[in-house]
This record gives sequence, structure tokens and C-alpha cells, in this order.
Amino acid sequence: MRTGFPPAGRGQSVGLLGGSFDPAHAGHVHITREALRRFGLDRLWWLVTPGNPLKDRGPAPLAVRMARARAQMQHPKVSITDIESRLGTRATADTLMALRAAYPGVRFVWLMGADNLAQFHRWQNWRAIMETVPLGILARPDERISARTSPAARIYRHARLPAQASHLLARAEAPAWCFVNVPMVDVSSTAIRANGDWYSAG
Ligand SMILES: Nc1ncnc2c1ncn2[C@@H]1O[C@H](COP(=O)(O)OP(=O)(O)OP(=O)(O)O)[C@@H](O)[C@H]1O
Ligand SMILES: O=C(O)c1ccc[n+]([C@@H]2O[C@H](COP(=O)([O-])O)[C@@H](O)[C@H]2O)c1
Repeated sequence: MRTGFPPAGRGQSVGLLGGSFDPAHAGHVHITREALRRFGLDRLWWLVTPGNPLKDRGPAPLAVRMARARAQMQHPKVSITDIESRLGTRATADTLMALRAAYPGVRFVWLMGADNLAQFHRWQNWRAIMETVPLGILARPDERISARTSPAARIYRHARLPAQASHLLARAEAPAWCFVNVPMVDVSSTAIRANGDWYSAG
């Protein structure tokens, strides 16, 4: 495998938690543990993005966010990676295409908090993402209703896997998505930045 690419073997299921991680926090750690438990995943990678295509504000430097993410999350099944900057991708649809080419035989599952399902129809080629990989959605404070009534949830309602069957998600054929109503941790990077407890370029 190329330098800086996390290991994954043929037949394994890998959950992908993409994020700005600006900074990483206890909410990310919590949903990572829940996703490993609930979705039948062998491994889980944090994809620390070079920059969210929908966010105007540039995040803290990638190396700074990677270091904080590594300090927050230590688990034998979890890898923290800047693989999107190595692949030269930002849009999730492009990242998934590149990962599937780089890791033949690996089953990828895209993971996200409920806030991102509510916005999902604004992502580049979002339908292609839906048709390519299963989606695991984790509850987030104040976002459960907007997620479940979102355009993506409505258009793909036929592809919803009930929460009781969440452990089957990694083996399901796309389109498939599953919303799990896990206990919630009310933390966000926005709140941490607002407290001034994080990187400042000045
Ligand atoms: N407390 C949380 N509960 C559930 N999901 C979360 C939580 N925090 C982050 N996530 C999810 O983790 C992924 C990465 O999140 P991100 O790095 O943007 O953190 P954030 O706290 O949402 O940041 P910001 O406040 O800057 O938008 C997203 O899919 C997001 O929905
Ligand atoms: O591909 C897109 O159009 C797209 C639009 C918005 C967000 N994303 C991805 O969603 C993940 C969560 O982003 P964020 O900034 O909410 O942490 C991260 O991997 C982004 O690259 C992707």
C-alpha cells in the first residue's frame, strides 16, 4: 500500500467518517465508537478533509488538525488519515471513486451525523454517493427531525434499513442507509472555536 494510506484487506468493511475536525472533539470520538458497534464495521477511518467544499471559511492547517485528531482518538480499529490530500480529492463523490480504485474488494460505508443528512442533497453528485456506498447516520442534538424529513431521506425512503438491522449495513448493497438513534453528546467544533480554545492563525 502507498505511503500514508491506511491498511485494509479484501472483504473488510471500512467506515469513513469525513470531517473538518477543526478541531476534533468528544462528539467525534463518541459517534466513532457507536458506529463501530452498530454498523458491523471491521475498521473506521477519520478522513480529515483538506477543506469542506461547502464551507467558505478555511479551516486550521491540515497538520494541526491531524495532530489534534490523533490525540483525541486512539483505538486499535481506527485510523486518522489525510488521504484526501494525498488523493487530491475534496468532494466526497470523488474521494469514494478514488478509494474504491485504490482498495479493490474493500467495502466502504460513509458515516455522518444527522446534520449532514439534512444538507446531503446539496453535496456534489449526492445521488451517485447514495448509489455507490451504504450510509450510516448517527443522531445529533437538534438534528434528528430535519435529517429524517430531509430531501435525501424522502427520495431514498425505500432504501432505509431499520435501526434494529443496523449491523447488516456494511454488507448491504447501495442504495442503503440507516439512522441510529444513539445517545447524544452535545459538542461541536463551532462551540470550541467560539470559546477561543483552538488554533488561531494570528
Ligand atoms: N456531537 C456530534 N454528534 C453527532 N455527530 C457529530 C457530532 N460532532 C460531529 N459530528 C459529525 O462528525 C462529522 C464531522 O464533523 P465536523 O468535523 O464538521 O465537526 P462539527 O462539530 O460538526 O464542526 P462545525 O461545528 O465546525 O460544523 C460530521 O458528519 C458531523 O455531523
Ligand atoms: O462532496 C461534497 O459536496 C461535500 C459537501 C459537504 C461536506 N462534504 C464532506 O462531509 C464531511 C463532513 O464535513 P464537515 O465540514 O461538516 O466536517 C467532510 O468529509 C466533507 O468533505 C462533502
